[in-house]
Amino acid sequence: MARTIGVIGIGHVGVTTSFNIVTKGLADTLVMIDSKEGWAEAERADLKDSLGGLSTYTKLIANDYSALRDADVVIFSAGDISVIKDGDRNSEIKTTKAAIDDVAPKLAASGFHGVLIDVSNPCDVAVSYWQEKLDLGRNQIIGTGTALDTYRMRRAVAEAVRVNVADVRGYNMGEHGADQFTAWSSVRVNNKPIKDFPNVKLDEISEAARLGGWQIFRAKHYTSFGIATIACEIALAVCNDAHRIFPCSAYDPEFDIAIGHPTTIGRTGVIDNPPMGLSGDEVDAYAHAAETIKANLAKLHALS
Ligand SMILES: NC(=O)c1ccc[n+]([C@@H]2O[C@H](COP(=O)([O-])OP(=O)(O)OC[C@H]3O[C@@H](n4cnc5c(N)ncnc54)[C@H](O)[C@@H]3O)[C@@H](O)[C@H]2O)c1
Repeated sequence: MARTIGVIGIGHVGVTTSFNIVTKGLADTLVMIDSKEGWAEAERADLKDSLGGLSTYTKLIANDYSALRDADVVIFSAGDISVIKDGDRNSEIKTTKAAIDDVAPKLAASGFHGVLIDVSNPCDVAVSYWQEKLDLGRNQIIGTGTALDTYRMRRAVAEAVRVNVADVRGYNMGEHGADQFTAWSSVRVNNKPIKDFPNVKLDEISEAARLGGWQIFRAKHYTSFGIATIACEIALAVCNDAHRIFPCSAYDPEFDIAIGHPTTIGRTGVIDNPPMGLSGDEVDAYAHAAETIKANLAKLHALS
């Protein structure tokens, strides 16, 4: 069956995600939407110029919400990165809320019934807000959550123990923000628990994962490659019904909030939440992150 993926918000993240989708042949149709006049059309035209060099074909549509009716996935990366303050993803609350308020009714009117992947920050707060705004199952509305933080942690571990990043497993969890943590109880290198590598400085690696994005941000004023890669991987897991585990931001009934934790992703979004066997400290860190996200969601609600 033909696959359709939508990307809403064709800024740094949205255009990199779109490029990834087209050059990897992840979708038969890509719908690109942006509120800036002429922008999505221009990026579509630019992307079309790459088709001649590809062995796959992607039909490209710009600024047509009706084309999202039967989309498998919509990736939401709208907002305004220029308002973000160094170190604080919550500084985007107002602009991201405005973008969701604008897009949600249009997406609902399109008849979209697939899986929504929120990238925009503050990611966990945005996922909970989307769940209030759209009449879709909570399983169908997820965020990239701590998936990018997990990539960063795995890369730092791989560099510390000199293995390929693919051979490092494990998760960062909690808030996609300052209240994230590495669940060291889950981290394994070539199937050996990380505690069997006494020379690895876990605190330094946790900090590298937490702050890695900001180091990039200080020079570029945005980040795009890591997040576009993970957004596409999650989208593909939905399209393929892959039942792959990602630490997405998804609804956790125990805390009644969307928060980053390992989720099994398939055709309908979150299929289940695999149990983690966290240590006592990790359980406490997760609960603390849930409280932080709740407080930030309350700040978003206070804006209306
Ligand atoms: N979750 C993560 O790990 C992660 C990583 C990187 C960036 N981000 C977030 O992704 C978001 C996008 O980042 P960016 O650098 O691409 O930002 P950007 O400012 O470059 O792009 C945002 C785009 O959204 C568009 N837009 C705004 N309101 C819209 C609306 N109502 N409808 C349609 N389009 C709209 C803008 O015109 C703009 O082109 C930000 O919130 C950023 O913090 C998240």
